[in-house]
Amino acid sequence: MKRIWIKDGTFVTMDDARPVLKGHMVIEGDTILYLDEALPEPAPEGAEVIDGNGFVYMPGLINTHGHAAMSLLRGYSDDEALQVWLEQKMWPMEGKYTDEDARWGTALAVSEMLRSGTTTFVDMYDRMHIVAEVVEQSGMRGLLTRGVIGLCPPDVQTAKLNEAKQFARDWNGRANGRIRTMLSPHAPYTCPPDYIARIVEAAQELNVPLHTHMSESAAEVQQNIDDYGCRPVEHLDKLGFFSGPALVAHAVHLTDDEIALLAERGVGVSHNPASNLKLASGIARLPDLLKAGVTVSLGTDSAASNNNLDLFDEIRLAALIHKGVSGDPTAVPAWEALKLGTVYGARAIWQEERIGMLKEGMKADFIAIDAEQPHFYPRTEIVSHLVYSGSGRDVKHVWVDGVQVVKNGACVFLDDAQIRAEAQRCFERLLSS
Ligand SMILES: CSC[C@H]1O[C@@H](n2cnc3c(O)ncnc32)[C@H](O)[C@@H]1O
Ligand SMILES: [Zn+2]
Repeated sequence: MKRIWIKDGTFVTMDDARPVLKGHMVIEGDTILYLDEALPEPAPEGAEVIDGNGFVYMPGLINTHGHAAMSLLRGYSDDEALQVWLEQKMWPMEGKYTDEDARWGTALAVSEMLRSGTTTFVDMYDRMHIVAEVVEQSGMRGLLTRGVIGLCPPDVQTAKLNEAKQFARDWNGRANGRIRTMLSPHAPYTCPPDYIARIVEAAQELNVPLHTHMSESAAEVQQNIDDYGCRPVEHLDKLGFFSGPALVAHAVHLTDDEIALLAERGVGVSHNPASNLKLASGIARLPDLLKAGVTVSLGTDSAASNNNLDLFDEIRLAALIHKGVSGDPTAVPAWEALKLGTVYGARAIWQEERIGMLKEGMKADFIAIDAEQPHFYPRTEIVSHLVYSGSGRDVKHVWVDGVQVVKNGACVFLDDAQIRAEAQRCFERLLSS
């Protein structure tokens, strides 16, 4: 089995027991075998030895909400409100997507995410077998789900659900377990209640989690009240959505009672600060969610509403905006913000036993940050530097499952230059068709 020995590095483990240590990490196969200040004794035989001097190693980041293929639409429609952006700009363009648009849009996103330090991502889209193929090839880890919009005749609803179930069955556990699957009604405002109930039942049958957009805008909450007589949290709860593992994206507009219910039901919330700001949806009640014991993680949403997929940006925003909103500088401290992008991300997607931390026995998903740059000096607090001063551009190398997937800033298993050229070609065709 292949061994890697990172010698003399600084490790931000994300483990409260020993958050930062200077020392050595040994990887065997896909697992962290050893992590300590002392030299490994005996020295790991036949290991690839990597000089860790000048690098900060930390767990790969976990992006818990996005739509990778929409990277083709980055910059296509800015400065619009959510419903206008979605209905008048995104959906007409997405209606013209072909398989190759899905492939190159996804590849563009995966390349960007890996190169900026994200090793696991949640993706909700259609043509998901293509997304899964790109994930498999890239070496990345993904929790993938065919999102369904139910504003269509019953036979089309059924066909979409069958496709989603087939995908969830076919790909769960593939790529050495790097790929897992879920089921996803797109949102309560795009799926009638009986359709959501069928999706919930299907998730129970297949034993997979559920994911959806929820309470992203005030208008959506009001529409839910007008249509169904209650707010989205109660609506989804009545439909059984929270009776098994569930992850909701956004959750910007919540009452105290809704926060308490999400905590009680163990629902994960993917906080997407950049997308929520850009679409003027609002600012989620992150400190209140955390205080209530809700598992909160971070998502970028798509590059069409962000406009990048650098999770370091979300980490910094999460640390900053809630200080501004609350007037409390301790609202989201740096360490908590970094946890949102790592350990809490792993917890939100039910994988905290294997990813999100550098710890012996856990999967070797980790990133190397080039800390020999002006913005990492002086060496005061490395966690502070990562959150308030770092970015995805500082990521030099990335490993997933013990395999190096980014080397010197370039993807190992994807052709970054080809991806950029194909993405440009696809976008131009979409624009002119
Ligand atoms: C049916 S697959 C995914 C679907 O989601 C749409 N989408 C992208 N970003 C958002 C968002 O912030 N809120 C709601 N829906 C969103 C995307 O256009 C796809 O059609
Ligand atoms: Zn989304």
